[in-house]
Amino acid sequence: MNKIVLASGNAGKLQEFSQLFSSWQIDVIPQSQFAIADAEETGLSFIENALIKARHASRLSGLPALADDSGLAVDALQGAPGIYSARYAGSHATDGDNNRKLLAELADTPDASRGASFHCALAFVRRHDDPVPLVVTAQWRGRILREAVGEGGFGYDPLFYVESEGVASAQLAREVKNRISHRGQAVESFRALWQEAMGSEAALV
Ligand SMILES: O=c1nc[nH]c2c1ncn2[C@H]1C[C@H](O)[C@@H](COP(=O)(O)OP(=O)(O)OP(=O)(O)O)O1
Ligand SMILES: [Mg+2]
Repeated sequence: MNKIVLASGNAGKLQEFSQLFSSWQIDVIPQSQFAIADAEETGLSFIENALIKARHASRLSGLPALADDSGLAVDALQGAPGIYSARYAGSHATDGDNNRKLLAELADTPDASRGASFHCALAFVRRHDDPVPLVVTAQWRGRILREAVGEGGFGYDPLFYVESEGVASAQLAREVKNRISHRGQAVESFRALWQEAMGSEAALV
């Protein structure tokens, strides 16, 4: 079976990926199993950061690697926190710290102006210097609530209202979130690229 490293230290993401890849014929191994520490996310876009993380994990493991860089872009904050979502309330911020900061920043923003999008970029490299990585992006539209609700998910899920389901993302069943989320959609796009690439592997490596 194909073995790939999942270049993430986020337990919430890892749990979602384990479900999203459960039907794939690949063995997806979290980078912690190779004692790989987080890469420094110095890029200016989700795509750049996903590539940095994937190349870092591939270099240190000697295996192909997949990385996810994601975050929340809020309309009323001109796209903030965006690529800085994990560091919004500081470099050691918890999800709770970040959520509290977001609520404070939006305290005076009316409901009609609280639109936001989750973004996800996935980058896959066959080796650390792969010149033709597989890259996909996806977005998920929602609205920022006035208080946290729900126990599921991670990150900003308790503040992200999903119109189509009528609940916060943190209240969605795992399989529902995975079907409609930025990450779930990105994995679906990745599946198509992967199948195409694996069919002509010789031309790509
Ligand atoms: O489905 C999601 N539901 C809620 N929040 C989410 C989601 N997806 C991303 N997020 C938030 C969490 C974190 O504040 C930031 C990701 O930051 P990001 O650098 O990609 O991940 P991370 O530092 O937590 O782990 P790692 O870089 O090791 O993958 O966006
Ligand atoms: Mg990160």
